[in-house]
Amino acid sequence: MSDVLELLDVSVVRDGRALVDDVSWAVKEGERWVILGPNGAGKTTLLNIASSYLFPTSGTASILGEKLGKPGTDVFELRPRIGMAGAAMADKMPKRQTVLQTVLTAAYGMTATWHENYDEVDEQRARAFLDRLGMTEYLDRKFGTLSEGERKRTLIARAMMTDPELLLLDEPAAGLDLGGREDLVRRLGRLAQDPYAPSMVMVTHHVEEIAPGFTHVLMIRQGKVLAAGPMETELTSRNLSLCFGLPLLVEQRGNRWSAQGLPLG
Ligand SMILES: Nc1ncnc2c1ncn2[C@@H]1O[C@H](COP(=O)(O)OP(=O)(O)OP(=O)(O)O)[C@@H](O)[C@H]1O
Repeated sequence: MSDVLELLDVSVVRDGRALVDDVSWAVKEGERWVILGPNGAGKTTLLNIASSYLFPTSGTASILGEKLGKPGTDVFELRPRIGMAGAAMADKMPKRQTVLQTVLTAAYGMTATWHENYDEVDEQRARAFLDRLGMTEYLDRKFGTLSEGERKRTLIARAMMTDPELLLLDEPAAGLDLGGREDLVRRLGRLAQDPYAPSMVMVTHHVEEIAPGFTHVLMIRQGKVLAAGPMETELTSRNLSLCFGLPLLVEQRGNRWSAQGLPLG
């Protein structure tokens, strides 16, 4: 299996502070990773490197075999190979554009519509992805009128449109109610368990949001890697407690996870 993502001794320094501190981490083809860590730990900064929008201050980052910053690596060729869904993406989407247009524009590497005549094939693909995410009834709705959950599902469909080799999801379940979260977890689970789906990296704050099919976990705290490896061995009460800085009990029931704080002694 080849590396989809390889970070070697990567640091990102801003104003003299390391936001990401000497991180070495590899994602291999077919793996589905969850990044867990408290607020400000550096999760989004790592995703920004993985999406080629941020270059490390030191160390090396290779994405889909291309080393960032190396002569010959063209990030504009790399970016269509990476699907990205997150709040930053939602902010870039024109609010008056329909759901179908929002997904379709991804096929042309842009956020806004530029002509009315998209390829029939692209439109069929956009409809199929939206259908998989339960958005068929919303095709003609304006993006700006969608609820948080509908917006998130639209953006995941959009991220799939370019047939990416790496799919990055930044807190896909944040802000969703219980039903919305469970619906999304089921859909992400279906995607994560699909052998033809791309390698995936999902940032989350909650182990309850980890969908079945996710295989590995990276835990970070203050920019440093605390644990990295298969979920079964690394997603432990000890590691999670160290990561979030208080005693936590993590449990696995079936193929889902939950965590709770231990009572004050
Ligand atoms: N351009 C910047 N200049 C200075 N500090 C920054 C910059 N970008 C991010 N930071 C800081 O870097 C740290 C890590 O930020 P990051 O967004 O990666 O954390 P996160 O783990 O995604 O947090 P959250 O869970 O709150 O979204 C934070 O303390 C943030 O304030």
